[in-house]
Amino acid sequence: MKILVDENMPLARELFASFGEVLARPGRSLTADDVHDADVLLVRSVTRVDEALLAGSRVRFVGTATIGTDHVDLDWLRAQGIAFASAPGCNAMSVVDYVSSALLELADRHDFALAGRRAGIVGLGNVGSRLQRRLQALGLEVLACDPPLADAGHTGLVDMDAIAGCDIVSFHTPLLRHGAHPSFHLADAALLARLKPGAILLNTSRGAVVDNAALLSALERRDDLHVVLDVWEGEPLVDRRLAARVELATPHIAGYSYDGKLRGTWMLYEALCAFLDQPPTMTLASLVPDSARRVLDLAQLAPRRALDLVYATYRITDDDTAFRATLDQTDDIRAAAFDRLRKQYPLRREFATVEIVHGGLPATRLPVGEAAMLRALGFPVAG
Ligand SMILES: NC(=O)C1=CN([C@@H]2O[C@H](COP(=O)(O)OP(=O)(O)OC[C@H]3O[C@@H](n4cnc5c(N)ncnc54)[C@H](O)[C@@H]3O)[C@@H](O)[C@H]2O)C=CC1
Ligand SMILES: O=C(O)C(=O)[C@H](O)COP(=O)(O)O
Repeated sequence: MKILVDENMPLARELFASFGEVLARPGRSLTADDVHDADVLLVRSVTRVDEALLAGSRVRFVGTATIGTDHVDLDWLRAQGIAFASAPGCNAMSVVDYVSSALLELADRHDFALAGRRAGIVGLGNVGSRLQRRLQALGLEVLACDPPLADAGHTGLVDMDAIAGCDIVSFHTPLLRHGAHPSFHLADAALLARLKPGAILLNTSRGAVVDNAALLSALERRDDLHVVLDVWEGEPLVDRRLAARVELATPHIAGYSYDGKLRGTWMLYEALCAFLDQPPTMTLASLVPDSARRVLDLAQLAPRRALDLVYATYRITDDDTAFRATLDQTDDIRAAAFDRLRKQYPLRREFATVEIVHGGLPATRLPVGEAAMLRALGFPVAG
């Protein structure tokens, strides 16, 4: 059996070699020629999977090691009887860590407290619901808008009018161009105009959920919005005028924790095992190498603020700085740099997987304030 995998899928060889020959290729430039004699195709979000790629190929199973599936023509796969698996929730906590880091950075920069602010989450699925719990633990009031969930009878949700009046608005919907509740350009000129002065807008979903041209024109007219963008219309080529006006700009890496990427590959391994009717012979925990271990020693760090804890684990400004350094290059070089930053992404562990010690010893009796701060941020502290 021939298994073609995106080269950015960690531990794919280790996981899939028992099924057959594993070939790794750059996902963005995969062609029908690369794919035609593969039996299994495992991609990430940068490969458009459709009739043009797969017609006439041997592929019987397609997996994407991502949460989003907007790059896959699911109807066509279904019509062809090609099995499909994605990785729902695989990197949700990574996105929550990213948003936490962004908000704490902005609160520090502009000297305001997050506690007591009102956050509006658009899309209360795997990411949104976990983010809701994180923000509530940090003392924010959280409203959520999710019309498909409301249609299904979920109560306590609000509409986009209420979201527009929040201090923080964060998008966590799939990119849907059709259907009862499309999300394409959900943040359009009208919604952007209603954001209050000082509002923080974050998009970590898909670029086209926010109308990028309307956002640029809003930012050219007003300087009282703080914008954090991880996803962009036209990736990998980003509108640099927009990037210049955005406060934190990153190259689609919100979900790039090591844990999230590995979990994505693992979920496809489980799905392929089920498809081939074979029991899994490995465990996820056994795959994490010792070199990926991250320890946070509170005696050395002496954290005074939540930001100290977060930055000891994930510093969003590093991603912002590295991305901005590429923006004055020519279009070709910038687009290549976007993918290079993602391919060579430094190892980042999710807060929940960091080992907390005190003076090198297991941190048992932590000061109450420190323990509460860690817990609110999702670090593994009992209690
Ligand atoms: N920047 C990054 O690295 C990452 C981006 N993502 C993106 O985030 C999206 C959300 O991820 P999950 O929470 O795991 O997906 P999910 O499918 O678990 O949840 C999405 C939620 O959005 C809701 N929704 C759908 N249409 C909506 C609309 N028009 N308005 C409001 N809510 C709507 C759905 O009902 C659902 O509850 C993914 O589809 C993906 O595109 C996900 C992971 C990493
Ligand atoms: O899971 C998703 O959905 C994402 O957005 C991924 O983090 C995107 O990563 P790549 O698939 O583009 O490597």
